[in-house]
Amino acid sequence: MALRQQLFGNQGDWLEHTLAHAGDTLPETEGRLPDGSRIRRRALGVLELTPARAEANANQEALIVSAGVHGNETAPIEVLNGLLEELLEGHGSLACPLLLILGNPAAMVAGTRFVDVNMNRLFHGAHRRADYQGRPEAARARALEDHCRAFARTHSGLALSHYDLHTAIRPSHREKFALYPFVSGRQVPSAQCDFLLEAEVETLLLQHKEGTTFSSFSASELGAESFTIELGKVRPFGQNDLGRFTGIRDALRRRFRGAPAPRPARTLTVFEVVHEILNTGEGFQLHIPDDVANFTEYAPGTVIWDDPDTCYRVGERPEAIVFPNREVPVGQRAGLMIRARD
Ligand SMILES: O=C(O)CCC(=O)N[C@@H](CCC(=O)O)C(=O)O
Ligand SMILES: [Zn+2]
Repeated sequence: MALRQQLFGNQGDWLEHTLAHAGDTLPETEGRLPDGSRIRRRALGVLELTPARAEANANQEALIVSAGVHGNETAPIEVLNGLLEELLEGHGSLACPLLLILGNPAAMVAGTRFVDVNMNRLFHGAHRRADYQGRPEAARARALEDHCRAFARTHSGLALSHYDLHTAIRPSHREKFALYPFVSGRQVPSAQCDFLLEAEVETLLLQHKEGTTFSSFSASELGAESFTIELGKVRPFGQNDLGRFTGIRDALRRRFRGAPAPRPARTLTVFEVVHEILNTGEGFQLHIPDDVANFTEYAPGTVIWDDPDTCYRVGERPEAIVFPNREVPVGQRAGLMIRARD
């Protein structure tokens, strides 16, 4: 049976197949790429690729690349699907093991950030909370964690990186930026900074505490060098200007093929996350205009949010806001406050 037929049935590619079978439980299946690499469909929207020759892995690494954890963030989905198409067509040879993930098929079909609960707040144990039991996105988060754990175990001798690709709801003074999950005692490796620059991501936010995002899971539980990478603006499928996403496309293509990294021509601008704004419930007020762009700066002493019991003011140095969102449920993130690193 032809490889595409084996993997995608009557659908033309991975993305179409994932959309067509959202909600279905599918048997595992596998085949061989033109370069002899093995490709296994572990689950709907989860593909594991293993190079034909282990010695081709010059960088001695394994990569997890995810997109579509939020279903309306379609550009990274289209980029990842395009990179897979290149491998399926025999363009270039795979050098390193890959786990490719389309995170939330049901939300991708709906064209929404999520269907029931924000899946990117369900990782790193959150999906085990009592109030999330029986919720499809919690079950999907648990399943994705299991696939990532198995992949990390299989390739425990390789350096593991995880790039969780997103796009942002709002405009941003810095279009492309990455978030580096907090893990006590570690620093971001310079090679990872160079990769971000290669992908045209020139801004890095260092998280200040562990979280429940996909990248926080892979960093904390798998020891991966993980990043959430924000690559532009939310757009419906087919309405993305993919010319704005060639940086991440070309950088991932190079990593997939095991080619040497280019010398970076720029340096990263680094911010520290200093405060996570949570919706505290009754009386919570976020004093940020609805149309404010990410990285809008606020002067020392500015009140950012308050509720009947407390308030948050900008400290002694200017801070900027990222991901402001007053619509989140009580207890969830309504924004991040960041400060330029010294
Ligand atoms: O634009 C927004 O408000 C959110 C964009 C988005 O989905 N960002 C991620 C960031 C994850 C992280 O903090 O690493 C999210 O909110 O899940
Ligand atoms: Zn997102």
